[in-house]
Amino acid sequence: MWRRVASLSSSISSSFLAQTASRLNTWESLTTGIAQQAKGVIAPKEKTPFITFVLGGPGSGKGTQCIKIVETFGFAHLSAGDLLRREIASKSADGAMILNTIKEGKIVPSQVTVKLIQKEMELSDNHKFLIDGFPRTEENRVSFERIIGVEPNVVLFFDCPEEEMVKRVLNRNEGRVDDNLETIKKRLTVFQALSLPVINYYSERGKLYTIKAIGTEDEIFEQVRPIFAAFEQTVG
Ligand SMILES: Nc1ncnc2c1ncn2[C@@H]1O[C@H](COP(=O)(O)OP(=O)(O)O)[C@@H](O)[C@H]1O
Ligand SMILES: Nc1ccn([C@@H]2O[C@H](COP(=O)(O)OP(=O)(O)O)[C@@H](O)[C@H]2O)c(=O)n1
Ligand SMILES: [Mg+2]
Repeated sequence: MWRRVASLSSSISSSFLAQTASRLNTWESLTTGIAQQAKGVIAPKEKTPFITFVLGGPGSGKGTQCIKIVETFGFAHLSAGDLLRREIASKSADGAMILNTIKEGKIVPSQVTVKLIQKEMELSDNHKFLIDGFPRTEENRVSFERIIGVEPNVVLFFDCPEEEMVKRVLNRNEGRVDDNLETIKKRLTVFQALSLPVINYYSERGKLYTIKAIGTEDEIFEQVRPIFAAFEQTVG
């Protein structure tokens, strides 16, 4: 009995000591870190990025709702479409290809789009990101995970009837080359064929929040608000 107790006590003491030592090390580094931060010696620890993908068909209200989320919860809004349009305007090497792709309502090669998103994330001093209109395809999704190396925390899907999306896009008046009936039809086909499977992917992983995107902008935002309110404590 003694031997068993002795062997138990020796195994308890060695594993207990090991655990205590590692906790002490953690505590020491933490308190040193806090003490040094107080003195302004070391930069505050990098915060883990909190990433929300914002999905939905053309005209479903993604951009409109992103503005409200930014105003209310302080996220950085990265619109994939805006980043691509900025690339066109800058007359970069990819600009002509991107313009033709957008005119056709097709999806730009993921490497191009992901690199633009990555650069914006690196330049941002925010750790909370709304990535609007991305991923639109399985290739988009896989490229983001491979290049940026993280998965989203939340995926929003603004679910809107097609006739409402067409009406909104045709009334958008932003002078966009892809806001015309011919292109919107192509974009809706792309959305059904390539983007809905990505939405289902996140639904199967329990990360999807589907918002009924019909009603006033404020009514729709009242469905969005509680989603982010629930994360406020932990995300900061
Ligand atoms: N709830 C709504 N009801 C009516 N029009 C809307 C609503 N939300 C957005 N819109 C308008 O519809 C158009 C498309 O909205 P937008 O946010 O650009 O959608 P997306 O980014 O999904 O294409 C814009 O002109 C916008 O002002
Ligand atoms: N991930 C993305 C997002 C947009 N795009 C292109 O950019 C166009 C406009 O995207 P957008 O998000 O601004 O369009 P809306 O849904 O806001 O109308 C798309 O129709 C695609 O041609 C892309 O190729 N890949
Ligand atoms: Mg948009």
